Amino acid sequence: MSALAFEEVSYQYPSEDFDIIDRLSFQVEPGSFHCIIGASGCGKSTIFRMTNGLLAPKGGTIRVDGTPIAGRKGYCGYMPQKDLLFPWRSVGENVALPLEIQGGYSRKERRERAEEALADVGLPGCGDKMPQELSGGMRQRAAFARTMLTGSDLLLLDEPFSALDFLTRISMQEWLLDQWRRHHKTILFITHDVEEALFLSQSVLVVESTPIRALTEIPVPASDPRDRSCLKDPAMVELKEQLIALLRKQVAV
Ligand SMILES: Nc1ncnc2c1ncn2[C@@H]1O[C@H](COP(=O)(O)OP(=O)(O)OP(=O)(O)O)[C@@H](O)[C@H]1O
Repeated sequence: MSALAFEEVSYQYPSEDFDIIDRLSFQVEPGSFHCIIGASGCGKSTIFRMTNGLLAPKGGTIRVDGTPIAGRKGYCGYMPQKDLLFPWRSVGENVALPLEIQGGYSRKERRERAEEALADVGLPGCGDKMPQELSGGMRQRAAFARTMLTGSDLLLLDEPFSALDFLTRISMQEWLLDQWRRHHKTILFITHDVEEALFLSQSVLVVESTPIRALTEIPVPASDPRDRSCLKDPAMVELKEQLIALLRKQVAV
């Protein structure tokens, strides 16, 4: 059974006169890691907003673990580009937010679960700090810990590292692959960075045109576990150029 399935899904923004997503179908296998790439404004985040239930499709069905998402809650974790940690709450209170929303956890339990999640992402003992006291990479780890506490097996990560400096970004990529291997989650990750997509993905899902009628799945010829040296393999270098050419073509249209 697929972790996520779009079946003939369409979406039209009320202010627009066309469907930005037009009868789109695709499937994602449980435990897989895919990056979605495509030109700016092509509709990648719209796919996430429908998957997480923020936008209701005009037509078609979205299934998570085989069941339509309509009316469901807590079936996916979503991490936007900006970490959106509330500045007036401690890091621990931010991380524990999904438990607060779900209900049924005492303050002590929430605190303990948040501390465990923070330790798991390499931020032990940071629960009492305020978000402003953390670096950009630490904030993204805290935001990831909060996403993990949703308890969902499907994680939607929308350009989570785009605001980070290059070195922090590549260490966060390695860190994320490690998290994925340890937790066996299904991850969809939007990025504009073709190298990031190749390093992280088992296959890259390319948006070739808008309206989005299909995602072109391109397998990545690198084994797991992998390190950054895989990016120097001739097959990867060639694929990188192919992907850049595909994206350029879209911008030129
Ligand atoms: N609320 C809205 N109302 C009308 N149009 C919208 C709305 N939100 C987004 N759009 C438009 O829909 C298109 C797709 O937006 P979306 O955010 O999904 O693109 P994207 O591929 O994620 O872009 P980027 O890579 O720049 O983040 C864009 O042209 C955008 O201007």
